[in-house]
Amino acid sequence: MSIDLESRKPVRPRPRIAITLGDPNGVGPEIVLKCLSDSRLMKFFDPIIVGSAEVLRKHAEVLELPLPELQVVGDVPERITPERLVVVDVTGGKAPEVEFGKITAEGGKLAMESVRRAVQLCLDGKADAMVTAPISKEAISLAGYREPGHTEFIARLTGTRRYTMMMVSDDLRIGLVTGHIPIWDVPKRVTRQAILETIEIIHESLIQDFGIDRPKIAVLGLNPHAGDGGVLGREENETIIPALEEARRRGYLVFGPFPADSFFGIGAYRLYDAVVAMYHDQGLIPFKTLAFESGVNYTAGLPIVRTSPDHGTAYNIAGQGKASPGSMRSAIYLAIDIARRRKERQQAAAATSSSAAAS
Ligand SMILES: NC(=O)C1=CN([C@@H]2O[C@H](COP(=O)(O)OP(=O)(O)OC[C@H]3O[C@@H](n4cnc5c(N)ncnc54)[C@H](O)[C@@H]3O)[C@@H](O)[C@H]2O)C=CC1
Ligand SMILES: NCC(=O)COP(=O)(O)O
Repeated sequence: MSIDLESRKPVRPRPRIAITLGDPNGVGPEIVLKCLSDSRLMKFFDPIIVGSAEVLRKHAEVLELPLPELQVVGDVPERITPERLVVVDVTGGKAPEVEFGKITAEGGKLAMESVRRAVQLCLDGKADAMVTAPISKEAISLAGYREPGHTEFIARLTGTRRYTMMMVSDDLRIGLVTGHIPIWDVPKRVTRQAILETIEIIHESLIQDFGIDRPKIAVLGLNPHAGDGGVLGREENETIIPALEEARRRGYLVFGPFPADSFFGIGAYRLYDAVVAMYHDQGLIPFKTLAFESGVNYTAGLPIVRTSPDHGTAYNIAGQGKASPGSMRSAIYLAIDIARRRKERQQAAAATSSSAAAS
């Protein structure tokens, strides 16, 4: 292994991806096991499973899925070999019983402590990115966590104030001005500042993480028909249009606000590098309709790389072997791509600054 002279961090031939198993009673461990047995995918990275070896074994046994030989560790080893699957066990030997389809505080705690550990591995440079299998918002709330989901939890753990949930598929990237909040709370959180910040985060991410030079961003309205000139709501005229004018003054290529229904109806999303939606379901309903089995949930704005499948714990099919690994597979591919792109950008910037210093 060589050393990157600028960052002093080891340059690994294959990225190390920390993968959390999610809620032990949902489909998380199943979709992870299915991905691990996909030889095309496994060529591109070294997995570090974070969670519980016992839970992984139980899912493999019940679902009759292949389980590689496990190397259960407290910390990530220097060398990872394809012969043994590294599992960073966070249970201290006390894994909860797997109860398929059941919402439990123990399941929520294991899921969140796995996320905490994976974040630390990324911050310490022991993993290059993390991919999170689904958690249950009810289970984590039962376990006493105050954040509604991964996005907010990881933002807190990494000290990130500016971030957004961005859903990513081949045809559509869509980021949210507001996230996991009740619908009645949306209008007062759709402020000029929040819209501008979301545009900035998405713009930065499109350049840094997706390699798009001059990204074009479409912004949706909040009200039906984007307010119809103020007849169907005032937020467009009072908040969204002024925010877009300010964004244009700052040099962003932003368009809109578009009425959300026809924007998707005529496929206009294909003309832009990303779309900004005002609230969760405005963005996620079209997204999941277009790409449920291949879509990825990406957290833009973090100092680390985190992706996740676009679906949840699917308790209704847990333990039955029916879960599609498609979205999890896309989440792993995207994490690999973004981690590599960020590293290449860092190396290019370091090379430029050292040649400038030398001249
Ligand atoms: N990344 C994450 O951690 C996410 C977590 N959630 C959480 O998951 C829990 C359950 O959420 P729901 O709204 O019920 O959505 P869900 O995505 O778990 O399930 C919705 C429907 O899709 C099906 N489905 C989901 N994933 C599938 C797969 N891989 N293969 C085949 N069918 C699949 C389920 O069987 C169900 O019929 C909630 O607590 C929610 O907040 C939801 C989305 C993402
Ligand atoms: N709708 C996306 C979702 O619920 C997943 O949220 P997060 O756990 O990734 O924050």
